[in-house]
Amino acid sequence: MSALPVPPAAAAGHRDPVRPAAAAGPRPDAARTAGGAPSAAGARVEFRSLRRAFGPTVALDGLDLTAEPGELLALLGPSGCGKTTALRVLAGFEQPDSGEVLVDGEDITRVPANRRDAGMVFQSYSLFPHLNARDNVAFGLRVRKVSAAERYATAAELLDLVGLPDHGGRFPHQMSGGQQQRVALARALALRPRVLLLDEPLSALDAKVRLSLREEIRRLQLSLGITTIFVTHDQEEALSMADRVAVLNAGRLEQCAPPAELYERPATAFVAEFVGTMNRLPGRLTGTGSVEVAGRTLPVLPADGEVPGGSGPVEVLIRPEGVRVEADPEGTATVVSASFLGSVTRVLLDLPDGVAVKADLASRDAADLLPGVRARVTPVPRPVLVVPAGPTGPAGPAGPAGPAGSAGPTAAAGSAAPTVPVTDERTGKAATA
Ligand SMILES: Nc1ncnc2c1ncn2[C@@H]1O[C@H](COP(=O)(O)OP(=O)(O)OP(=O)(O)O)[C@@H](O)[C@H]1O
Repeated sequence: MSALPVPPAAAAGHRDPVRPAAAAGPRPDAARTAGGAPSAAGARVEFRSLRRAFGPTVALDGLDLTAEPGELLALLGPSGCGKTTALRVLAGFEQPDSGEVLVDGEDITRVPANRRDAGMVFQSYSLFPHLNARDNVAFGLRVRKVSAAERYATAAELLDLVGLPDHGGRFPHQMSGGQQQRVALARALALRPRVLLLDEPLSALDAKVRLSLREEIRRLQLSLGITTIFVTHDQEEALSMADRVAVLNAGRLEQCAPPAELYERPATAFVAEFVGTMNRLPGRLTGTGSVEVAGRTLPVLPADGEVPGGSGPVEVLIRPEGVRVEADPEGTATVVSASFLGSVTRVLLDLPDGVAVKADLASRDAADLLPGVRARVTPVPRPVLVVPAGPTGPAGPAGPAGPAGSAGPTAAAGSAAPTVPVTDERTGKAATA
């Protein structure tokens, strides 16, 4: 199996490692470099029928998924659904039991991690503690024997790009978590990887820093046009950043779609309930394609490719914004609480038979809905998903997470220069050929 080509910039004196962030759109050199090698930007990544089990635990159960060139693809799903394992298989830290990983059509399943040409940023900052920011960023270039002048020029450019032009001389312990993650990002980009892999890179940061880094990562990713795979369990993060979101469940793909489509047209009940908030209201099928719920008959959307027929009881999935509420002394619902959220107020109501429902209303329409008030609840006339009556929602944690923790990267004994050592963040060990 051939190794991936060395990034052309490193091989060819490393000119123009990155364009300024302001220069959005594809790189001018995106297709070919002077040497004819494929460029860093815009690789297509394919997972084909990937399976990986750890003893009895099946982490990946036939995963099929493609990241299109230049897109930011988020892997989203409950704890234990296989997100990190998929990323680790792509990085080369984990071998699948079967299936393949392709980058631009080339099967890299057996290519060692340190020859995969992927830049990685992990949850923990993983910087070399004994190197300052500049040397951390320049580390891979030094291994590839890029001249000191070139690598420091690159490091300066990248530190500028991630908003830390004056931090080159600082050591990791002299920087905040957010600053360290920016340096980690600059380091991941220094070798012009074909793919950028981000494993929960923001989850250790406080909310405000997380929000600003979210935007910065996205801006940077768009400006470089680099295919990026982003693992997160935070759906807001996934929906706000990604071109497409792949929802995984028990090692399989449930749906991969742009954020709005995932929210508006979930393909499965699992996706419908995992992404966003969902009510379950009791209903009854009235023949193929329609359901009666809260006094209304609504069309039923296909789930898992099928529209349920028959006339049995079901549960109807309706989003909070799909519920209308009006104060009505004759109504069967009772307001439990109303939370003002700005333009929207979330109202919780009790329906007969212990059914609870959440409704998001324009705040101006919710003024009368005080706790204890009787109300009438009706669904907005829109197609809905139904599930069999009973608990069939998204699975909870599928088991304990794998061994956590990470030491800072350690230099690996690369088999042959100029491969750059990569460190398996989960084990803290250097990945070797
Ligand atoms: N090295 C390992 N040894 C044993 N089991 C493992 C190992 N790595 C992962 N697993 C198991 O495989 C399953 C998938 O793990 P993975 O880390 O991919 O999930 P995840 O979706 O990333 O979860 P989280 O969001 O909690 O990080 C889990 O049940 C996990 O415990």
